[in-house]
Amino acid sequence: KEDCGGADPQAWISPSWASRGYHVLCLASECPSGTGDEHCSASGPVAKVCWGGVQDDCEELTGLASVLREEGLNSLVSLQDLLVVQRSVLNQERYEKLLQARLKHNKPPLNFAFYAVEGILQGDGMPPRKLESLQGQSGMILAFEGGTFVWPGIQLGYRRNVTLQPRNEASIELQIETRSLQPLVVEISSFLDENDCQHIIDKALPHIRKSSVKHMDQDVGKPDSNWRTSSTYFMPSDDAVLRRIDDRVSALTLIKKTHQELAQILRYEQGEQYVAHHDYFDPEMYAQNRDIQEMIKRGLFNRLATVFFYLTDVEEGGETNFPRADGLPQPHDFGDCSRGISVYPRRGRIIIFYSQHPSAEADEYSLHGGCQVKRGVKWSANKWIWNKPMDYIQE
Ligand SMILES: O=C(O)CCC(=O)C(=O)O
Ligand SMILES: [Fe+2]
Repeated sequence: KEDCGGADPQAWISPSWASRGYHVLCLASECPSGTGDEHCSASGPVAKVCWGGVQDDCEELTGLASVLREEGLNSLVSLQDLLVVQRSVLNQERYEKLLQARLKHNKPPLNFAFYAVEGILQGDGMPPRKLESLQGQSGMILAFEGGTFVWPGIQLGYRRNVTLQPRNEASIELQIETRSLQPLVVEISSFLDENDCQHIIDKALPHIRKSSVKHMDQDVGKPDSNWRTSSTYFMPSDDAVLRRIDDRVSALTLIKKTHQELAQILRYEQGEQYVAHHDYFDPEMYAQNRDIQEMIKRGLFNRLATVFFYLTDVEEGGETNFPRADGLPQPHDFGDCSRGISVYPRRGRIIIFYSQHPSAEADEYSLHGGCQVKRGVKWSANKWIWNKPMDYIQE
């Protein structure tokens, strides 16, 4: 396979897994010279697109000339329109509502997010860079229908080395390993150090109280312990360590800090658990809940990813289980941890799992739970990330 402007196709194009709403473009810097290729000069340089980011669905993308005539964000709007004409979007209703909202507020009608892959050889390197314009751009470009970056899973066990550059911190190198494609779950074996983990625990300890759950309409009035027996503290990011972790999470997910909720610190003592659930809010399940409807704007916005921190090792149990991983059916017993995949707690480890596809459609396979702690105590934390700014954390 040829490379694309120095980018390694194997790091961005899957051999077999098509993602919903993620596409990979390869844009030549200019028309092939010498041959007087008429087709090329009329339509601009040659580009290829791999729909769904999968190897066996690639084709030439024509009509780029008009795109390249536009400037700034408009060039990205034209590219978006070109893609949408060729393959319609998956999340049509949201897409159109957002376009209308943007036009109404005099904002450019850009829903897709585009990222340039730069200098990634053998899959290593800096994370992709968000594009503000297509001008002078060539090489590999990633397109996300839902407007938010997602680390492509590629295939089970795929390992990607990246160098992050968090704000106010030296760069850090880490490895992102794909644990599941459906839902997309990636693991970073060492993200927080001993001191970070202990700092969070010490700070949360005086405040921690029995966890609550946000009840679906059908469950209003039932005790929280039906689902969840852990203890919780939503911790403000009010010191340098916590702000550094927020910045690091933002550098890792390529999603702004303003889109994060406060870290929710969790303690499970022996015998405690949180049965399988989704982290996103299904608008239909919370139809009567005005606060949630206000947050999700009737389905336009939602929690799109969870960064989950393991702050301690656990002697036995306490794993996070995804019972539907790799397309398994809906379980009957939401406390059953024997199916799908499990990630075991280890101090400093984190996982990112995506509750939405890159199209911003909810992924029902993201069902997961915190399995019963059989021996020891599990400290962990959720960092929920939205596809819109929230009011919790400032830039
Ligand atoms: O404890 C775990 O492993 C998962 C917890 C969880 O899913 C949650 O708090 O939303
Ligand atoms: Fe959860």
